Amino acid sequence: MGLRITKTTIAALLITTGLVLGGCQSVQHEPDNRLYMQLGERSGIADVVEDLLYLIVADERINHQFKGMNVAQFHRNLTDQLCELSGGPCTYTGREMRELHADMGVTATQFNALAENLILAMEKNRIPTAAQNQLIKRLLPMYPDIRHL
Ligand code: HEM
Repeated sequence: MGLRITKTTIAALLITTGLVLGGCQSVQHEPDNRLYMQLGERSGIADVVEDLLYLIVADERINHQFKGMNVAQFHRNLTDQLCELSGGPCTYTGREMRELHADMGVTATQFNALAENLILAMEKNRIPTAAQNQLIKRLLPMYPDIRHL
């Protein structure tokens, strides 16, 4: 007895196909790395962090806080952190934010100065404004840890 092509058979086929394709979509679950791509991947982020470092050194509001820091380590760890935060394939291996910024007495003005310098560094590297805002948005939850509130 052959399979008769009825409306029911077609409907069953469509439903099965839909389930299989839908299943694939949910199984794959691509991580959202759009922000990471917009920042120019790890090398683009590394360029931004390098420019941020120059701006920090030139900024009288905050440079005294950074005296004696390990520049290479700071560059690597902040690059990894921003890479991970933007959805890239990096793992931040530095110390925890609250512990790291303890005893610095970071003020609101100083926090804003650093954010401002980060925006300037992104601007210099032609990062689209929407991506700049997205990155700042992902950093803001760290505010209480960095200010030790
Ligand atoms: C969104 C804001 C901030 C983020 C995401 C951030 C992130 C980081 C990271 C990832 C490190 C580790 C680098 C390393 O291992 O050397 C670090 C270290 C440091 N941060 Fe921040 N930071 C922020 C704000 C600030 C502010 C506002 C100040 C002071 C004005 C500051 C001062 C420092 C200093 C001095 C170090 C070096 C600490 C050490 O070497 O012991 N940070 N920060």
